[in-house]
Amino acid sequence: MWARELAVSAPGKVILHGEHAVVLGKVALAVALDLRTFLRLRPGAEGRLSVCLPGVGVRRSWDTPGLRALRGRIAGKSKSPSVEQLDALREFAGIAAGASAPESLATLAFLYMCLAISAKYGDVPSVDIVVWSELPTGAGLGSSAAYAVCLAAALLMVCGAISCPLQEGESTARWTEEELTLINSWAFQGERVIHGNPSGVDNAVGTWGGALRYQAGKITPLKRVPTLRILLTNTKVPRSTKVLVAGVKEKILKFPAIMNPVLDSIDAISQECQSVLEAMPANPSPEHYPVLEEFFDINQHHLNVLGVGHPSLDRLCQVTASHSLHSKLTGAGGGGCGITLLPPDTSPLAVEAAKQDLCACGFECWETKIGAPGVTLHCCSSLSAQVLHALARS
Ligand SMILES: Nc1ncnc2c1ncn2[C@@H]1O[C@H](COP(=O)(O)OP(=O)(O)O)[C@@H](O)[C@H]1O
Ligand SMILES: C[C@@](O)(CCOP(=O)(O)O)CC(=O)O
Ligand SMILES: [Mg+2]
Repeated sequence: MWARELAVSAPGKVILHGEHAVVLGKVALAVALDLRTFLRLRPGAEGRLSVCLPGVGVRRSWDTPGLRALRGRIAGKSKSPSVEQLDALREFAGIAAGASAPESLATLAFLYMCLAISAKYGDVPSVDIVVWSELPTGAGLGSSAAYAVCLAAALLMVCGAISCPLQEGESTARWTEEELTLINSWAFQGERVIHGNPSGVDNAVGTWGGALRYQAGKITPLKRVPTLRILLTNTKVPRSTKVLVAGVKEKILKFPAIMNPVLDSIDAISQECQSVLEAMPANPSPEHYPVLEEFFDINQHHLNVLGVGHPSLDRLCQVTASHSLHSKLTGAGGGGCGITLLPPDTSPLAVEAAKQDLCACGFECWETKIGAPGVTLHCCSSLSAQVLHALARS
């Protein structure tokens, strides 16, 4: 029986280059963001599992004998969610077939991870789980992966598959490399429920943090990443990663000879960008930037060719270009967020003017720090008042 009250957090991410192409085995460069998802874990009433997800309006509770029986019915050998298993979970949770609303996908991912992890490592736990996030949902910043990483870490810990590394008196702790590898592999299964066909880059960043190169499951931390100033803009146009990834697949199947060279070119941009970043000094001077800016421009055109652009993102690029700044979409596109590079010689006035023009379009924008730590275990009392308040209200 789980007896401690703890919290787990995981960061969102920004993909610098390689979104979509990475699903097809190309290279992506991604960095962890200083916006996180927090999961609070508490002992629950005996025989009940409860989950509260304020970001998507979910509050559900099940009795554990019922979940145990369901788990027995859908037991499978493979770690990946099958169509039959997901259909059975939908029926159990009263989710219509084909429902892709945020609350449906979040509930389905929760149930799948809970039953699959407990089937392999322990019993269905009697716990209370609340997940709250600083990240906008469905905006390209990897909220789905941060959610899946937090769930994987908490459920694996409750079931005894990984340790609880937080000693009495400590405020934060991290897991070993081996444990992080297990967390990442289960978070990937959660992403599968939400995305359909994820590449795994988002959950890798959520798990390890920092800055990394990702290709076909291979995760390589970047050797040296200079301090990059990045402006993040949320167009607030909603979109679903699952739908956009499926659209790209369709286009490639329809026009392989036209689309494959685009994917190869995106791959080359990621690789060139990695070389440039690793050769830059820690505090780069303005002359290092023109090439990074050109990579942004070229990749933004490529992403439009793949069909994941949006008029709101065109607008974002035009507005920043009018201030001599270069932008591209980040994540799945189709709306959501864009990133703008801020070279060190950009005047504060120019940044302020660009922000004002972006806000006048109805967008939200903020400067961000990149390279945040990966999944972390916290003593609840060490969380900020804002996070504690958000978790307590739920
Ligand atoms: N804080 C959260 N609580 C519950 N579910 C979440 C949360 N954040 C994200 N999700 C799930 O992830 C989905 C969004 O994932 P996705 O379309 O991949 O966008 P992104 O990962 O870019 O934010 C939501 O529909 C929801 O199911
Ligand atoms: C489009 C893609 O490359 C990134 C999706 O990121 P997000 O869910 O939009 O944050 C898909 C993937 O890598 O699984
Ligand atoms: Mg996602």
